[in-house]
Amino acid sequence: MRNERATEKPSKLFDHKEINNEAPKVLCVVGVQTGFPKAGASPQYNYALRRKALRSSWFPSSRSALDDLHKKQGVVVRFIIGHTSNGLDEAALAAEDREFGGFLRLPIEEGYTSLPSKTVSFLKLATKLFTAEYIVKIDDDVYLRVGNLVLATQQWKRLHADYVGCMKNGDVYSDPNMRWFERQWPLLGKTYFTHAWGTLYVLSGSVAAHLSSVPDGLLRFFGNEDVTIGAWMLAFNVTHFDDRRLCQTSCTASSIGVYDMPQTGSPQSKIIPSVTAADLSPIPDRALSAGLLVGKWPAGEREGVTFEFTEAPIGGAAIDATGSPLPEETLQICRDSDAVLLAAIGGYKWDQLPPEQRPERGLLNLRAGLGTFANLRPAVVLPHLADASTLKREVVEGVDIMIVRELVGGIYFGQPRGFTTNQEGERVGFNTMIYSEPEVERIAHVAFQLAQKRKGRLCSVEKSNVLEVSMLWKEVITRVGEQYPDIELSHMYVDNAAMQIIRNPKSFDTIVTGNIFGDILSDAASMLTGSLGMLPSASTSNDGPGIFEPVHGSAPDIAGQDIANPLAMVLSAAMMCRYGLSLPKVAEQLERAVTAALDAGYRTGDLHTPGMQKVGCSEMGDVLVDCMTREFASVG
Ligand SMILES: NC(=O)c1ccc[n+]([C@@H]2O[C@H](COP(=O)([O-])OP(=O)(O)OC[C@H]3O[C@@H](n4cnc5c(N)ncnc54)[C@H](O)[C@@H]3O)[C@@H](O)[C@H]2O)c1
Ligand SMILES: CC(C)[C@H](C(=O)O)[C@@H](O)C(=O)O
Repeated sequence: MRNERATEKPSKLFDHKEINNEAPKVLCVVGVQTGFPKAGASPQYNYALRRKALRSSWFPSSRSALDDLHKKQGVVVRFIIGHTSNGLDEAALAAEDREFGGFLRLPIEEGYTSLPSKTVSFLKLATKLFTAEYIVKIDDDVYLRVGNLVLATQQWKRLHADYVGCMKNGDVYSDPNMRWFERQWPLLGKTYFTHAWGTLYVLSGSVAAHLSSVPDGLLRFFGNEDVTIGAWMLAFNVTHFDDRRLCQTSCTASSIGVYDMPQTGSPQSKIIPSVTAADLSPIPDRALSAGLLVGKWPAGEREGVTFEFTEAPIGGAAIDATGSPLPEETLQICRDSDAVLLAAIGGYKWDQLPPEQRPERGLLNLRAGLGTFANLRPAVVLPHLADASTLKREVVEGVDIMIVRELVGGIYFGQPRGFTTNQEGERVGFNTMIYSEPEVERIAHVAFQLAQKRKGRLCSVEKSNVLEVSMLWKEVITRVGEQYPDIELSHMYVDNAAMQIIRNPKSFDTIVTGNIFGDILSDAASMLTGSLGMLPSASTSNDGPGIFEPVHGSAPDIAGQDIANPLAMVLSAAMMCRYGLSLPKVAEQLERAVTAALDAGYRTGDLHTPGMQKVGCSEMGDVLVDCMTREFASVG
């Protein structure tokens, strides 16, 4: 970090006294750039989804949280947005505002106002409403660490910095076909003057007030917002401060803004796009954010890998945005990715929809669409959590079970299914539980081969005392077992397995079972580990990307309380690295970060035991990031 440019005297144009002293005093006003839906925009440019993602990470997600931040830290955070003539979009925004708050409505028409003009409008309104020491403008893909921002303001004040950002001197493009084409290129050289990166920059309140007071038409506008602001800052003769903490690509102890900076060339040898999807419930979104942070974890860089996340909607979020629980575009993005990291779908809001339109159908169609037939659900009791289970320590200590669940067949997908009326005129619902020999064979091979890497014991769970489908299942598993003489194979009825898993879980090593039995048994097994919030999963196919998701759902009963356990999400990201991306070292580092957070005594409410430090979901996320940072430092 260095002072790019310092002035000894205030300029004539800029006078620090020009500030509205009547408005309430605050430390910072943070304006997050947002907008109205654009027809045909791809999901990653869906502003509503981005706001949702921010609210589930650093942006306060309720009016009371916004007020708290204002009162306790003097930081006012708002999404900045103008108006639109589209009544539906206005109504949707008003509803969002009623639910969450956090908007600063600018007196401009979105879509017809250039970005630099929008920024001027923001500065004018912010300086009218508040006497701020600093005004921050950021884009909606930045992870802002407000605590570090507050700390940094002290340093900026000492330095009398009026213009803070990651300073750069980008190329001036004279070719109209280039994205950053500069119409006024004849006035400029080959590179621009020094200006701050537009994604996140800071102006002192006084310079912002001054800027706001300049009559329209006096200042020159360039094509790009950051260049325009930079030109004005040069004209005002203020102190520039190049603060690299505002543009970091991974979270470190001191970072203020974390985001991916566009690159022209990459030193990395491999790019891994992966897809994340989340439902509207804020809890898994927060957990997902932890997963996303994990994706930005520099361990990947050490392995020569850049994680590139594309967000695509599924489930309720997709229903609300497109009417479909799995839009074709989402499926295509998933197919084109190396792995899919998924949060949870579902919620009360969509429970009354017909089966084909429910969020769950989106998830099932994604699994079927990617052919991820082998679902691995490990239930491992970490030594720290032996007392967190509702079962006795001696029962659960040392449990390490791998449930291999067949995921794209069985009763979930069997035909016929539906509702009808029987001869008595009564309504009936029906499904078909069906497995073909090849379907059982392929999952059997996965399970036997996994058992070979574990303790060599495989238990096949079915209901062959009653169901024909299970009789076939048992027959095929036994036949495939002949190819694996080193594996000790046993068979168990599912009702007995449900009991044994609670009575004597250590008797199990690897379990192979069908779709519905695996669903139920894995939820039961989660309680051995202390919480459903501890169970990750990996769903793989023979080719193509796998899906990595926590076993738990969207936990609507605790939505919005910031108490969910994000560890299953982070452990799912670890499974993604191990099974989906062949990055075992990164997987180990993520797992060690989870262990370190538990070692340090942090527990979300679901795992809390006396003597431990109870934290919320967000705080656990922050702890994990710190642990990862330390983990990385110790490895490096
Ligand atoms: N893979 C998935 O996306 C998935 C899995 C299961 C359920 N669902 C959906 O989620 C919705 C709710 O279903 P549900 O309530 O039966 O299951 P759920 O897994 O969402 O919740 C079950 C219980 O566990 C708790 N819980 C879940 N995750 C937790 C976490 N991370 N930390 C702390 N507690 C946690 C919940 O509060 C709830 O009491 C439904 O719409 C369902 O279809 C989705
Ligand atoms: C949400 C639902 C479709 C899903 C399933 O039954 O497979 C869930 O319970 C799970 O375990 O992932």
